[in-house]
Amino acid sequence: MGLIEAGAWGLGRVAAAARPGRPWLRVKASPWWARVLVAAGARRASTSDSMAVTYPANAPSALTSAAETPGESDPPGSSAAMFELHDVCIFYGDAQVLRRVTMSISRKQITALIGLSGSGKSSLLRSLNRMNDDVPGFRIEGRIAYERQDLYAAEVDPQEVRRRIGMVFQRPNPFPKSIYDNVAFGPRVNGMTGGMDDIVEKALIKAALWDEVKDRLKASALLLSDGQQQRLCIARAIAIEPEVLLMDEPCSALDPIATAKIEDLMQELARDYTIVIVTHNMQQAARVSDYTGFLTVEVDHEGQRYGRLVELDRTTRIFTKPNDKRTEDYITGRFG
Ligand SMILES: Nc1ncnc2c1ncn2[C@@H]1O[C@H](COP(=O)(O)OP(=O)(O)OP(=O)(O)O)[C@@H](O)[C@H]1O
Repeated sequence: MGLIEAGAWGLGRVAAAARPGRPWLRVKASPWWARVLVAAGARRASTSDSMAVTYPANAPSALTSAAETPGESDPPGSSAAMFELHDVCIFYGDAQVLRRVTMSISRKQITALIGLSGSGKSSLLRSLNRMNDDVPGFRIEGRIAYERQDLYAAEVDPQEVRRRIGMVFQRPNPFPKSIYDNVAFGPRVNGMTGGMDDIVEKALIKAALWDEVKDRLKASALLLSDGQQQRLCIARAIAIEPEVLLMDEPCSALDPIATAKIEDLMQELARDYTIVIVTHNMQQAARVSDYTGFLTVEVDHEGQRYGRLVELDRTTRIFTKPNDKRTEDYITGRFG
């Protein structure tokens, strides 16, 4: 059974059968999209000429809704776009590491960037809040518009850009200060007025950490677990009331339980913030994101390797019916 037959059979029925409470789904001939269901969190139970997968209770709802609307594609439209990138190229010295990326990033949605190692995902992410400005040799061509304003225009203040567009890194990096002072740091530096206690409490609540730390706010942040430290870094980022959160593999240093907490948190935060996440974990992209962009590495006639955006589309589409064969090969594990 291939995609077309599966579509005729009804991906909606597949999803309905796979819902928690009716956990068994049997699919003939291991179609690649069934492997995608597995990649997205279902468990493989057999692999002969048929594949049985079970869906865990936290099966991704996004996947279910995609299955209910097979073939639907709804790339981010400019009216909802927070960022619009046009022909963006990134260089370090003479080396061009990313070529001609054109894409939109939707407001209050989670956009995941996945793809081959060295395809420029982190460089692209960091260019969205000018984090690379001070990196020796960094140069950007093309246009990144943020709220329709050229992010790299001469009159734009990079500090203000980084206030409005926050960043959470791969490894939790709290300051060697108290939990309270970590969260209060940004608001103080930015001269935010109002009760600091309220600001700190609000940020910790939003980062789903308040209940765990409210009785020890003056304790060192370094005493927290890795997962708590990462949520503290998220609290620190949102304390200055940004509009966007950029996350560069925020769970790669965390165990599965801490990862699940951050993923839940991301979905909560997406109500208020636009989130862009770089992840190597396709299951994570499938679980948390609304849109997914896939980047690959190409080699030019001089042997120069550079990253390219292959496609960006609804996550459900990317994981069930991508437009480009390279995306399909990547998400089904055929290369990369
Ligand atoms: N500061 C830098 N100076 C020079 N080259 C860099 C710098 N940062 C990244 N690069 C190069 O740019 C290319 C893209 O790197 P980048 O980290 O953006 O890719 P990535 O897709 O995020 O990779 P990975 O998945 O392995 O983390 C790589 O060839 C990398 O070596």
